[in-house]
Amino acid sequence: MKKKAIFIINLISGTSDKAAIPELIEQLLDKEKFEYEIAITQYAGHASEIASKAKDENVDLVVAVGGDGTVNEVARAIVHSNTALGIIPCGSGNGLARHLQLPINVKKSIEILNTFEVRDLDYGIINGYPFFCTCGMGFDAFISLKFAEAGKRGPLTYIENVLREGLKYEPETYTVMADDETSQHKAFLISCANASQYGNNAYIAPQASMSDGLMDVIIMKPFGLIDAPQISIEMFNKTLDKNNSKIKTFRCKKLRVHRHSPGAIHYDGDPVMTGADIDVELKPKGIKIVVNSQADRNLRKPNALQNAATELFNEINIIREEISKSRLKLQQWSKAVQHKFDL
Ligand SMILES: Nc1ncnc2c1ncn2[C@@H]1O[C@H](COP(=O)(O)OP(=O)(O)OP(=O)(O)O)[C@@H](O)[C@H]1O
Repeated sequence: MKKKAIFIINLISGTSDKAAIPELIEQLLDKEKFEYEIAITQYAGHASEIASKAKDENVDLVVAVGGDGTVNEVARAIVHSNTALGIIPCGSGNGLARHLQLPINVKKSIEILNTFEVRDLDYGIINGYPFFCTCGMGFDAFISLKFAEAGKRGPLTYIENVLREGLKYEPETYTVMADDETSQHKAFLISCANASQYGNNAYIAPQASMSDGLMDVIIMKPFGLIDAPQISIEMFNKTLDKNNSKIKTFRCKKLRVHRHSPGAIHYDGDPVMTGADIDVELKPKGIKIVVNSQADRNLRKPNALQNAATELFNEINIIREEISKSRLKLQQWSKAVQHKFDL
């Protein structure tokens, strides 16, 4: 029996023209395997409604044709069901597609769908909102949106500018309860990653896996102007987790965060206001996704040059810290001398 598929196209996602997509589906989808329909979203939330109906009708495959927002809408409607998610990435950042090493190309994406290689993968929930890529608080919502947009603007300098904006951002104090441990952090952002990146290959959690039953938690401490270039380079070098001076990372299944007052959080880059208490939980193997069977996990690892760059940065940081310690000692010594001689 043929499998039923529905393609949900979000015409306003990303910047590419989507007029040719229905024709490409007709030409390239394996019609021996699938019978299909196409739906065009008319408003925000529509993709979720279409996907939810498809799930109730036991449709085998619902394909999100759009960016991470569209993927989120479709995916949250079909979690814990037999309906699988397919992705034709057409957004700005395409974080989930890039993490899964799906091709950012319509024709090649349809070829992947034809393989119908389905895996049960993890997703997460933050205060009731499902997320598939990342969620977070603090400066994270702003940053994840900006990183998703970065492709059009040349990532490195753009990201550096975004991080510089973060310097105006007032860090908050968070009480973090992970599994059985409680700790306090003054942080610029806290990000919980199911997948490794924000989009556009900006890796907030390079080693995050969607099949380990755990989320990667990244706590970014307040940083100075001088650190912005390093952090932005490390995001693209997949070495942010090796920056031990500004970043704390750990893995857990459940996380509770308390902050002083209500504020914004984001799920897959969509910001929303919520209370002072934030609960994040990982749901292991809760969503079926058509994956790229040729994907190579090693491509998510930094290469020798990228590792060397991080080591160099860390060494420079150590030297910088030593210099500022010596400067402080010198100032203290000079004050003591002035005091002693009553200058
Ligand atoms: N017809 C529509 N009119 C207005 N908004 C829509 C419509 N269809 C879908 N949307 C909304 O558009 C938003 C943006 O889409 P999406 O996130 O897929 O693209 P993007 O922002 O370009 O990509 P990315 O998230 O990868 O950066 C989605 O959150 C979705 O809810």
